[in-house]
Amino acid sequence: MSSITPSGSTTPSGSATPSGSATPPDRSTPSDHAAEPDVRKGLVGVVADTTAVSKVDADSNSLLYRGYPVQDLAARCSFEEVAFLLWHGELPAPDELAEQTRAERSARALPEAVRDAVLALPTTCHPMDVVRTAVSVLGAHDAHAEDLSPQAEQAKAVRLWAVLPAVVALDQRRRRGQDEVAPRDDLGYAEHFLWLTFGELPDPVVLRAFEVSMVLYAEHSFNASTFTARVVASTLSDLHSAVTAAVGALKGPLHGGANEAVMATFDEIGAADRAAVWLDDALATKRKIMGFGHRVYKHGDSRVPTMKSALDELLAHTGRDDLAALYAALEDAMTERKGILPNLDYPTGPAYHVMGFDTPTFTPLFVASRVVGWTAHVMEQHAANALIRPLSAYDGPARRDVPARA
Ligand SMILES: CC(=O)SCCNC(=O)CCNC(=O)[C@H](O)C(C)(C)COP(=O)(O)OP(=O)(O)OC[C@H]1O[C@@H](n2cnc3c(N)ncnc32)[C@H](O)[C@@H]1OP(=O)(O)O
Ligand SMILES: O=C([O-])CC(=O)C(=O)O
Repeated sequence: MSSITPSGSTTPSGSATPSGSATPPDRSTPSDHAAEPDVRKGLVGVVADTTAVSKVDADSNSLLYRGYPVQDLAARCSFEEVAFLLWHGELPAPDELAEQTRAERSARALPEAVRDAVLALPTTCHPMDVVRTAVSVLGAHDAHAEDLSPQAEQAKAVRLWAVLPAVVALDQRRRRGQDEVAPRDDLGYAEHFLWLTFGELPDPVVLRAFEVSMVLYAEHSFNASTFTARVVASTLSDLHSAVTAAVGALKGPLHGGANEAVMATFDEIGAADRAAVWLDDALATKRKIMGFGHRVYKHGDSRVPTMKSALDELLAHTGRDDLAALYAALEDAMTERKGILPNLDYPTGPAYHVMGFDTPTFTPLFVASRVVGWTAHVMEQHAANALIRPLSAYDGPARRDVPARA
């Protein structure tokens, strides 16, 4: 792992420059260096490896999937086309898309073992626990789980992506006391997801906003959950193990769990005219305001304008002026008080609420999209692997003798 100082120069143990050119790794141990080790808590500013999957550029406030601006992909491509792009590096030709569609639609049904595992879990557990467990059970039942060849990993990625809507929908429906909806093979991924969850075909405005959210959530370089997946993959562990771990990382409210936390915040505030007072109290008690801030973007999240216009359309369509006003009031107050801008979880939270999802189901929706990015990174890691194992600076007691025992 290399590290870059705030000024951009490499440290003695570094091996990469900001432009990405690499020098041979320094295999020396900290004791070989006279200087104090350069500890980067939270790996802030550390360039851990290269990736060709996506580029997050905070300076230009842009996000490219395999070179294509994400807002253009959201405007012109289906989620399935974007998934193909992330996995294979190019947008699909018609026959390639048809083959992926065939594979995805034939893997939509929930295996009996997974249904049993989901239904055995208490409805008091978090839906992300259900998804994490389901991915693990799917791995245990996958005949090719241990096959790390590119062909096997690609096929497993499609199967996993295909079945996740059935897991998420079953879980929300069982909590509501509703029967499971049978899968269909005549609907696109996003429309089918809504069909399985609600048992009816979606309004086109809802479908459009949902598909846009799926495209925007699909990939974001070395975020915490993707990095988790790559760490697991780097031990030459299997794809399902990497994704199971990534689901655990995404669950936390500093990462994917923020989308449901945003809705909890809106519920707590109640109405637009209370937003500023609520925020002052929250900041006075050092609370983190969910859906704001980002480790990489400091001038706004590149994906927010696209999701915000989908949300605006949705709120206008459903007559939710109250939610639109609350959204704007909290954003204005936060920008004025702290200068911290919304991240993607800020518009997706209310969008998923208006679509009819239960708040704890929001982060599992993120999983069904990000599984594409995670698995693209697992395959990239396996194609050019190096065990991910950083160093730590010890700050415990100095060497001492174990006391003599009687
Ligand atoms: C899809 C995604 O995962 S996007 C991220 C979703 N997460 C959230 O929305 C959770 C809320 N946000 C946060 O907790 C943070 O902004 C993070 C974790 C996303 C990024 O954290 P960091 O990179 O460590 O934040 P950063 O170093 O820029 O913080 C600078 C200052 O702003 C404060 N700050 C940053 N975000 C927030 C926030 N949402 N609410 C209040 N204060 C904040 C920090 O506490 C810090 O204050 P300090 O200097 O007084 O200690
Ligand atoms: O990149 C990050 O740290 C978090 C994020 O926005 C994402 O994973 O989509």
